[in-house]
Amino acid sequence: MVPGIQSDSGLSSEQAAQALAAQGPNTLPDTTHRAWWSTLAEILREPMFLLVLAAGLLYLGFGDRRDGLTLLVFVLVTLGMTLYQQGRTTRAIEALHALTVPQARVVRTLAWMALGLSAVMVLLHGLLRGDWLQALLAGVALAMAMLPEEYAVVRTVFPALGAHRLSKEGVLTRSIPAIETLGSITVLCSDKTGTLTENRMTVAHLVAGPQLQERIDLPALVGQMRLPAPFLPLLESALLASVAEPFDPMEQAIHRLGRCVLSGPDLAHPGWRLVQVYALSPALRALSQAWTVPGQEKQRVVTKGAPEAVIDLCHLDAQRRRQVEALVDEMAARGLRVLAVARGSFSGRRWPACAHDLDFDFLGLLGLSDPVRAEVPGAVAECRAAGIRVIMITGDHPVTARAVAQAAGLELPAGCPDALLSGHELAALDDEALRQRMATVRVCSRIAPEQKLRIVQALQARGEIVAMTGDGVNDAPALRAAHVGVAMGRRGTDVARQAAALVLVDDDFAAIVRAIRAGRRIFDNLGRAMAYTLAVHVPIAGMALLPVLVGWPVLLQPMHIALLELVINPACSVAFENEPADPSVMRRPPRDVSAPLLARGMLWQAAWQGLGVLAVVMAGFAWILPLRPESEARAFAFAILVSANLALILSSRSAVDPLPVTLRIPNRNLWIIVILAFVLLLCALQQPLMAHVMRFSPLSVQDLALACSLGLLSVLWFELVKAARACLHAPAKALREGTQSGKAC
Ligand SMILES: Nc1ncnc2c1ncn2[C@@H]1O[C@H](COP(=O)(O)OP(=O)(O)OP(=O)(O)O)[C@@H](O)[C@H]1O
Ligand SMILES: [Cu+]
Repeated sequence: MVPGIQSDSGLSSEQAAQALAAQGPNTLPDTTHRAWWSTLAEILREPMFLLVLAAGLLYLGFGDRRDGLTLLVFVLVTLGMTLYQQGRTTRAIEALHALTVPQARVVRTLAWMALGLSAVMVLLHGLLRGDWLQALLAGVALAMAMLPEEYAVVRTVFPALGAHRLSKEGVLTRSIPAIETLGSITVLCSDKTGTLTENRMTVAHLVAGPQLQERIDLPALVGQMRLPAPFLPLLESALLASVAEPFDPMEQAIHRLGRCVLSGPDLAHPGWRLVQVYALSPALRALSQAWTVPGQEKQRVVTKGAPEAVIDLCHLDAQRRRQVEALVDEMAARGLRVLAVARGSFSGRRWPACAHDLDFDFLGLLGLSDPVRAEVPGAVAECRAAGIRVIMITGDHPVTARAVAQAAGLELPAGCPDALLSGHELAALDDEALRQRMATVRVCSRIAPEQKLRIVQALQARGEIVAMTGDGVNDAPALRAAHVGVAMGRRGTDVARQAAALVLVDDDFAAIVRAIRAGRRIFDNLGRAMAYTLAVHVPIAGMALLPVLVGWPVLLQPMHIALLELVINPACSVAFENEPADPSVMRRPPRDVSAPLLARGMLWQAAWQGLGVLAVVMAGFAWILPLRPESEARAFAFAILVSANLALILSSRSAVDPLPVTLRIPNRNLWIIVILAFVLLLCALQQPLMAHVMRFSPLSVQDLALACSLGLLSVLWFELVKAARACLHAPAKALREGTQSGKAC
């Protein structure tokens, strides 16, 4: 802490900037760097990897050498793919210097069940048929077919790559899981100055004179200009009540105006010496400074600050107070931030502890304008459509706050006092009363940073999912308490940045909204990937299990499943990851955080789709088995599965929109995967050498065409269901139009 700064009053931004300059940034060490061998060690423990390896060794030891070698090749390919995928994710995370990284745990929602079932299968198969090698291989195949390893992959990959993408859009992620939480945000609390506004202050209006009768609107400053005499003492005192090299944009604006209007000794005050400073505090929002003046016995004292604070310091009588308040309200209603200025003198020996005990004469008012950022009204409207309440939190005057909120497009129904809450009012409410009050609040004014924590807690007690912005040291507790704390990259102190999950490079409100959109998109894509994974594993598991139960020849062996995984894995982590945001993504209400990733409806839909494929594959196999040699029948069933899998990838892109709609959504990665997958699987079926290794016999063109059509049909019937549903009760339409947000006042 910088000497002389009391911790209870907190640090102003310039004090924090001084502290930062003096002590250096307080950044934490980079803990995310991971060596490649630790990645490798992790992969080597993956159940799926171990299973393929086990199958390969089984073949090598007891069965066909060639089968064993084939599987070991798969082991290497899988290893390479996983290393590539991990590298992509790790690079993304390292580039972010993120502190919290998602932890992928294999769902133990399921791994044990797969292993248990497989063990039963080995016993059954071995006891019924006596061939224990085949029994073991069938067991391994079933375990591979049922392992939800894609789950772990997508949970790590999607948020990490999403965060990486956001970093290019001006949002740095320090806690990657927060990206997901953002998608569920119901309330977004934003600072006014610098986040909703540009933080480019200019002095736009002055009020001065003994009766405060002199008023002037100032144009944008260009070069030297003249100011009528009554305003000069006001400006001079405002300058003397600012720091010499200001950090605060208000003080910078005062300095700029001073340089345009004053010159010589009026501006430079040669020989004057700063002897006392009374810092700004939430209890008294005014900055007072005292100077010794050459050749004068008395010291000059000056103050500038919130009008009510300066009124207080000047001990104005009731009539005069009302006059000032009316002027302030009038200026504030124009969205101006109003500062009052006063001056006095002091000749005592010891400085009083508090500026109250000095004598001040009221000089006048300064109105500062700070334009709302151009992107803000659009971003606020986007939040409204997305069912997110935006709350403005500011240290500024209630009337200014209200005017700026209106300019920013916040919903402030006329004659709705419940939408406004002042720091004074807040201090008088107990936690329960505040919780109730927060139901309707949209603008919080004259808030001390410490009060932000209570606001967050009251909203959370209402069950809201809260994002909160902040920049100062005193904002840190609120940033930490919020579900998603958002710190400012430019204005922010390091303390605030360390307490936050996200950092906005340009302090820009619209960037938060982009991040929310990204969070929702990630959730949608997780849902798509999970639906696809589930749907495709149903027929694979069924094909590994059913033939054994019914006494047919084995249909899928470990190597077939390893081959399929070569397609399924990148389909999830590359194709679905890259799926663009749904147009409705910011037109529907926030996702319920307690809801499962895959909604029950979608879960059943995926399961039905998978069962549909399984039914067609098994029917096809049963039909062709008596007509063709076993290896051709297996190839026929596999070809059905391959084309069904491709159709599933396309169909899983949307739970509601039918294929003609989704085919128009661009996603280059997806098409690359689909085409590569098709070529790979076609080679495995028809290229004689590969087919031989995979225990297939190449199919006749007619058979191949029939199998592919069956595969496509096994999924595409579902597209008719989607289309019919969209026509009948139009849930998709309702979803796309979103719900009306915002509770009435
Ligand atoms: N440097 C200063 N000199 C004098 N008064 C100040 C100064 N900074 C702030 N104030 C007064 O204190 C009030 C609250 O300031 P505070 O810093 O709490 O708000 P802020 O954080 O700048 O605004 P916002 O909350 O909108 O970001 C201001 O409206 C102003 O009246
Ligand atoms: Cu899988």
